[in-house]
Amino acid sequence: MTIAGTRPEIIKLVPVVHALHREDGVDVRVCHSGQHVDLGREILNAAGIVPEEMLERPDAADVADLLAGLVVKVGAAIDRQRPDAVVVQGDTATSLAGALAAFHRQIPVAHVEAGLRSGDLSRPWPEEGYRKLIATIARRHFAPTGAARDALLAEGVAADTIHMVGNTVVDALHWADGRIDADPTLGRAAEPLSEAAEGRALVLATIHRRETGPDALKAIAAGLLAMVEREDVHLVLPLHPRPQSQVLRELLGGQARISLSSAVDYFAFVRLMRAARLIVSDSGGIQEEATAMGRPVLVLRETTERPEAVMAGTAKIVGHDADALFAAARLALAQPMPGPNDVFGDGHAGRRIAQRLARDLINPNR
Ligand SMILES: CC(=O)N[C@@H]1[C@@H](OP(=O)(O)OP(=O)(O)OC[C@H]2O[C@@H](n3ccc(=O)[nH]c3=O)[C@H](O)[C@@H]2O)O[C@H](CO)[C@@H](O)[C@@H]1O
Repeated sequence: MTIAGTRPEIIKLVPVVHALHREDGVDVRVCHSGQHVDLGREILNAAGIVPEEMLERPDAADVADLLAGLVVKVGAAIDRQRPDAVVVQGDTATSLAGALAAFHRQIPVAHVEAGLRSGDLSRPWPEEGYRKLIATIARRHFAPTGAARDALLAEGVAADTIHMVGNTVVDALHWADGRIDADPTLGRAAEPLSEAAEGRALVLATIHRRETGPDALKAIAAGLLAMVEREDVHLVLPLHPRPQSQVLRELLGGQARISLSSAVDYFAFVRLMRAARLIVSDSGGIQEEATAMGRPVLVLRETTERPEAVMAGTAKIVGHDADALFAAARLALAQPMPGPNDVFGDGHAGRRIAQRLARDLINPNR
């Protein structure tokens, strides 16, 4: 059983579910934890995935309560489905809850996107702590890159339980491209936004992390406003349904060359990334996607667990500083875009993961 609850987890686990379906002797189940109910629905529909377990998000005052509630609810789903193995992705409350619930039932845990480390327990919080905790109880670690594998080895994870397979986000991009080519109605929400930017360089931004607080938002908005003073730039900012979006609407609304929208579906976002000249984001997955596509990305964080993107020359850490953001944007817009880079994988991570799971955890006697 694969367990997902947020938009990025769903996107990154679709290739694993599809690949597991292609493994004979494997019966794959999907549990949606309900952590983010609405985001990601369209990708499940397009992927033809109907979760066997569609859980209600637990009532929670804070992320600790959310984790506790998810452990209980996901544990009940595991008891109903009785899987031979559980697959979790990345570093969310759903990922850790799934791993803990399975561990307490002595069901082996496979961790997709294992080994990402910023080296700072407070940033990103709580994700750095969550992914380290999962690493201590998982039986198989699917590391996207050599740096991730090395981080796991440094923490004493047994080498024969680590498999360097690439990040499934690249598989998802290839899948999305194919689906959009076959059905141009997918991701139509991108059209009015890319049309608004017609004739100007489209800068695509997303800001959703909890640690991007009010002062940081003001500084980022100041940097973005300075960037769109020039006539040849247009900013598109799909807003994640988080409280800080209201602040961003107040700071950035009503500007001629800024289009604010609600979060767009995955296919629309892929189309916007392809149309973008520059991406500005505090996201993790978008650093990987920008690198795979060859789009420069300015990272609105103080640290990253994607050093490969920085070394590839696609990502630049600008923190929450208006001047750093403005200067980096001006430089990036003056330089040619970096070429596509496969440092995060070749688009076949899902197949490698499914084959290894089938052999090692699901039908060990195969
Ligand atoms: C600490 C950290 O970095 N943790 C990350 C966090 O994920 P994230 O930071 O990548 O989260 P987001 O930025 O929300 O999602 C991004 C995805 O959403 C798509 N997108 C975006 C805007 C939109 O309007 N419509 C969309 O469809 C976009 O193409 C992309 O695929 O948790 C994941 C799960 O554990 C981890 O894997 C991952 O390390």
